[in-house]
Amino acid sequence: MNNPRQLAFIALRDVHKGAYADVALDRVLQKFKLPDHDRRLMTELLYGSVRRQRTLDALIDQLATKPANQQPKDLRTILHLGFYQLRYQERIPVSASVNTTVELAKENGFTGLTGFVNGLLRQYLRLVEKSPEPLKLPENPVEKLGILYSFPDWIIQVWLDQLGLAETEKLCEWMNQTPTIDLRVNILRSSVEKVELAFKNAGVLVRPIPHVPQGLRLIGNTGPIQNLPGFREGWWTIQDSSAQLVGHLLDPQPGEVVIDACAAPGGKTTHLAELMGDQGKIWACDRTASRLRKLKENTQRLHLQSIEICTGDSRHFTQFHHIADRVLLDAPCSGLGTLHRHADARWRQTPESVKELALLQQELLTHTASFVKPGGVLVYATCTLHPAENEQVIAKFLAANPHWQQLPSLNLPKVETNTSSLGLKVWPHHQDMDGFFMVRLRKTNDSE
Ligand SMILES: C[S@@+](CC[C@H](N)C(=O)[O-])C[C@H]1O[C@@H](n2cnc3c(N)ncnc32)[C@H](O)[C@@H]1O
Repeated sequence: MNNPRQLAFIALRDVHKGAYADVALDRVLQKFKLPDHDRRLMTELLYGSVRRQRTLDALIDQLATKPANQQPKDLRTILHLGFYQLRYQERIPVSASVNTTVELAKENGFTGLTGFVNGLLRQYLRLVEKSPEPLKLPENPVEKLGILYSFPDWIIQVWLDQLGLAETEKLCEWMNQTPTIDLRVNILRSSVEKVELAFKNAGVLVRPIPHVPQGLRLIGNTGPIQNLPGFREGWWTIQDSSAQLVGHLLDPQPGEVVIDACAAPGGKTTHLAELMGDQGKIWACDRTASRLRKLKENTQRLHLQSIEICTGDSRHFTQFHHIADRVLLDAPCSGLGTLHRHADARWRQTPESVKELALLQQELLTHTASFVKPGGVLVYATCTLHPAENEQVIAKFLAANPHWQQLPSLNLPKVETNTSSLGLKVWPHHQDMDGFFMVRLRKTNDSE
């Protein structure tokens, strides 16, 4: 089978049954070999329909006599694909969107409902002719933004509390974009100039990233990453700009002992090793063995020697007491800063999962702080934009540990810290990078 819309339907059906969007996509792509443009179309339809699920359901609620959650499951999935193309894919001709959706209904057991599908999509098109926004939106700003940009209300509320209405709207728009891909050049094997030239010679466009010294951003479509020049030689690795800032904030020095307490798959561990000239010792700890295998692969590809793996729960290690010059705690988090990279993440996290994560983060921070030598430094980082996992974790830690203090954030770019002076928050719609929170703490010399 090679119909990208039918394959998107199969994968989307799996996601609606609970599969992760990237796993569902991989499963289908492994089984059916598609030409490049069909693969891209299928990926766009799948990720887009998952991301825009709430808006697409709102259209069904408004236009059909039965609301979305009372429609047959597969029919609802087919309608999502149809409305997604009509509303968000300007490059696809309207007639193709309507006809292929009707075909999907026919092929998947809804022959008797093709008139209904056709009618619903055309009703939408008639409304668009009358008004650029045919969706009826509630007055309440939380629900309004939630339906318009397809986020759960609780996420909108978390952002509104920090940013206000206009900024939240910009952030929502940003989070619905297709993500960009950044590289970090391995300065031990290559240089930014050399990588730029190799890419240029291969016809691949990249551009430097302000404030991120080893960063390059890929422009346009590049095909499989592993085929790009210098990948096998370990000249560079994929890492978003804001994740690169974390390594610079820790600022590790050659010869030091560093512990990366939540290290896998090693994006930051390998950066630290590169910044240290691969001189010294980095303990890469993580409790997930499968992710540590990826870390090992990355270490080998980048030819780094100073990294040692330690499998287990970083809340329980006793062997590291007061041995580290620097500790990085890149904590597990709700990922609200990287929702654009994971189409289904906004539907998976809940206020309850945030509470559980905040507890885990607090425990990790309290224990890993004991790894740091007196006078040493700890950087706490997350890729979320939820204060309960960021500022509040740090505030509680500092209140309970008077021999720790916050340090200024070196020469990192000017990022938004408009809610609190605790830490640096990268707001994606300002910096055009993943959302991140990071803070540098120092243990005083007179601590035990
Ligand atoms: C944000 S990811 C780390 C990403 C990594 N630093 C990088 O840059 O590639 C968080 C990691 O924490 C690990 N983790 C979660 N709970 C842990 C615990 N209690 N002890 C150690 N690792 C843990 C997860 O397995 C996951 O790999």
